[in-house]
Amino acid sequence: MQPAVQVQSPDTGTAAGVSLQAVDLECVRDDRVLFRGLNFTLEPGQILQVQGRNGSGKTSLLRILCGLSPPAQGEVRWCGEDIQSSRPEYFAELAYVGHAHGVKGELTPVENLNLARGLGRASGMEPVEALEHLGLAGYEDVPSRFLSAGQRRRVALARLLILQARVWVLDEPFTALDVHGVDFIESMLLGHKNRGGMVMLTTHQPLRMDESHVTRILLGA
Ligand SMILES: Nc1ncnc2c1ncn2[C@@H]1O[C@H](COP(=O)(O)OP(=O)(O)OP(=O)(O)O)[C@@H](O)[C@H]1O
Repeated sequence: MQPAVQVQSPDTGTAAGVSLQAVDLECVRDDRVLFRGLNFTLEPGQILQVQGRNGSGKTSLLRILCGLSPPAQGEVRWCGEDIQSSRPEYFAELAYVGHAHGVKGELTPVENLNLARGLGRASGMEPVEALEHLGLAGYEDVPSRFLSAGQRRRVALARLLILQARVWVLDEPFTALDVHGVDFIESMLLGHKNRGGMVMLTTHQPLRMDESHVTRILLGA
């Protein structure tokens, strides 16, 4: 795995007014209120970690923030506008790596990344180069179902390098990664933050980066 990489900076113009806002969010599952009255703002240059016990609603919150499921109450705002009415602008800025990570087993890593690139805004980095950064040189053309769990996770995370997205939403990104993988992804997160990117993540693993880089939200307290 290579040292930290430079990816193209997010370019939504100036950072002024750029924010992802959760406004009075409520999430209900099977008649259980997971959270209610949740408010926070994610701004450029911020890493926000959602914490909470199993079942507290972390994944549910990330899915709401990505517009994949609706909140019971409240809204998500991108640059001050409800994402329901600013979907194209918001989705162009969003890279989501979910729990199930969305790597198609029948496609090779390069094909998976080309597919992702076709759906988002390309950063200029080629899939082969991104895979090399993620320690997958030599695996570019292997059907992804033959890769190990950690290698498939790396393919999913390589999407962050080939897309020019300001907002990274990552659900348990370190699952199945070895210690070098964790260090590399943490360095990617810090690099993104330092270039004015925005990161929202869940992880049950303690982050190794300095506390001062991370803002935390606790669900189910
Ligand atoms: N689509 C759904 N329909 C019904 N219940 C759901 C649905 N999605 C999630 N749940 C329930 O909501 C609760 C919260 O799930 P969620 O995956 O958001 O938790 P989490 O905090 O991410 O948990 P973990 O730490 O285990 O990953 C769980 O009890 C789950 O069973």
